[in-house]
Amino acid sequence: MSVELDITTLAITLSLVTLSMTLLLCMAAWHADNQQGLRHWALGNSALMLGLLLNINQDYLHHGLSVILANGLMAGGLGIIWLGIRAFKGLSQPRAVPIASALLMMLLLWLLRFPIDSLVARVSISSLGFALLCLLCSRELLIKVEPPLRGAYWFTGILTLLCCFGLMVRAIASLNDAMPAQPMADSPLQHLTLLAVMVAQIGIAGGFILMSHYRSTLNLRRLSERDALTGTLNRRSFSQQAQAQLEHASQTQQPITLIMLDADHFKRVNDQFGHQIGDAVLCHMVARIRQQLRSDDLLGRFGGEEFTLILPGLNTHSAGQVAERIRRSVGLQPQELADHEVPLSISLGVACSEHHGYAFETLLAAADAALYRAKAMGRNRVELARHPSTDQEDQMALRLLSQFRHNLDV
Ligand SMILES: Nc1nc2c(ncn2[C@@H]2O[C@H](COP(=O)(O)OP(=O)(O)OP(=O)(O)O)[C@@H](O)[C@H]2O)c(=O)[nH]1
Repeated sequence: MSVELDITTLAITLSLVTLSMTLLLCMAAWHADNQQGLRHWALGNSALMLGLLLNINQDYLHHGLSVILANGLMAGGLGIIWLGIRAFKGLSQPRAVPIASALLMMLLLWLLRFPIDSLVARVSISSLGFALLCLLCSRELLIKVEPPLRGAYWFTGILTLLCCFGLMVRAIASLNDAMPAQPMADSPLQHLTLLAVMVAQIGIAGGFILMSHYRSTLNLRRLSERDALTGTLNRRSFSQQAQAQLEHASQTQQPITLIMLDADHFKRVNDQFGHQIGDAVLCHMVARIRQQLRSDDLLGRFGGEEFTLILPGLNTHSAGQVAERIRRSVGLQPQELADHEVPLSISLGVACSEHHGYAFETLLAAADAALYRAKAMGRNRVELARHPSTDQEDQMALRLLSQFRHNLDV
C-alpha cells in the first residue's frame, strides 16, 4: 500500500495540530492559577502557530516579509517555551533570550532574502536556529530535574531532542540539495520532517501538561501531608510514616525511638506577644529542631505546640543525647522576632523500642508519660520513659505534683 503525501495538506495539518495544542495549553494555563511555566508554553505555542500559518500563506504579506516574520515568530515562540521550562523549574528567566532569538533570526533571514537571496541558506539557517533552540529546551528538560517529576521531564525532553534531530537533518539536507528549491515544494524529506515535527509537537504539548499534572498531584499530596504553619508532617501522615518505620525496624530488629516534645508555657508567649509572634516562634522552634535531625528522621506536629519525632536506629542512650541537644538548641538564646526577644524552652519525653517494643500506640503512650513527667518536674528537661511497670506506679504521684505546680503557675 502506498501513501500519497502532499506538502500543503501536511503543512495545514501541522498548523491545525499546533492550533489544538495551543488551545489545550491555554485551557490548562487558565486553570493553573500559580503554576509557573504553563502560561509561557501557551504563549510560546501561540507564537509558533502564528509563525507556521504565516509560513504557509506566504503570499498574504510581501513574500520576503512573511518569511522573515514567520521565522522570527517561531524563534521567539521557542525561546518563550524555553523560558517556561526554566520558570517551571524555579530558575531565573532571562527574557532577553526569546527577544534576541527572534531578532537574530529575522536579521539573518533578511540578509539571506534581500542582499543575498539564497533559499538554501535560508532553509539551512532557520532549521539550524530552531534546532539549537530545541536543543536548549531539551537540555533544560533532561538535566538537573527533581526525581518525582523526572519521568514527565524526560518524556518531554526526549521528544524535544527528536525535534532538534529532525531540524538538523533538514538543515544538512538542504545544504546537500536533498530539499526542493521551492519552500512549499514536495519531497520525501519535506514530508518526513513535517510528519516528525507534527508528532513531536503533539507529544511535547502533552508532555508539558503531564509535567504540570505531576506537579499539581505532588503539591496536593504535600498539602495533605503537611502542617500548613510549620511544614512538618501532620498528625495523620506522621502516624502512617512512623508506623511504616516501626514495622521496618521491627523486621530488622533495629532500635527506634519516639520523642514527644512540647513548648513550655506557650500560652504566656501568646498572651504576652500575640498570636502572630506565637506562630513565628513555633516556626523558629521547628527550624532549630530540624538542625539536629538526620534525613530519615521524622518530625510531625501532634497538635498545638506539641511535636513528635521518630529517630530510627537510636537506642535510649543515644536518643537521650539527641533529645538533650534539641532541648539546648531551642532554649539556647531567646528568639528575636519583630523586635521582641522571646524566651522559649521545651520539655521532651523519650521512649525507645528497647523497653517499649515496636507498637506505635505503646511507644506514644510511653513518650507522653515521660513528657508529662518532664513537665511535672519543672519543664525545660528531657525525661526517658521508664520501664512500663515502674511508670504506672509513678503516674499518680506525678499527676498530683503537676497539678500543684500548675496551680502555682496560674
Ligand atoms: N500562636 C499559636 N499558638 C498556639 C497554636 N497552637 C496552640 N497554641 C497555643 O498554645 C497554648 C498551649 O497552652 P497550654 O496547653 O496551656 O500549655 P502551655 O502554656 O504551653 O503550658 P505547658 O505545656 O504546661 O508548659 C495555647 O494558648 C494555645 O492557644 C498555634 O498554632 N499558634
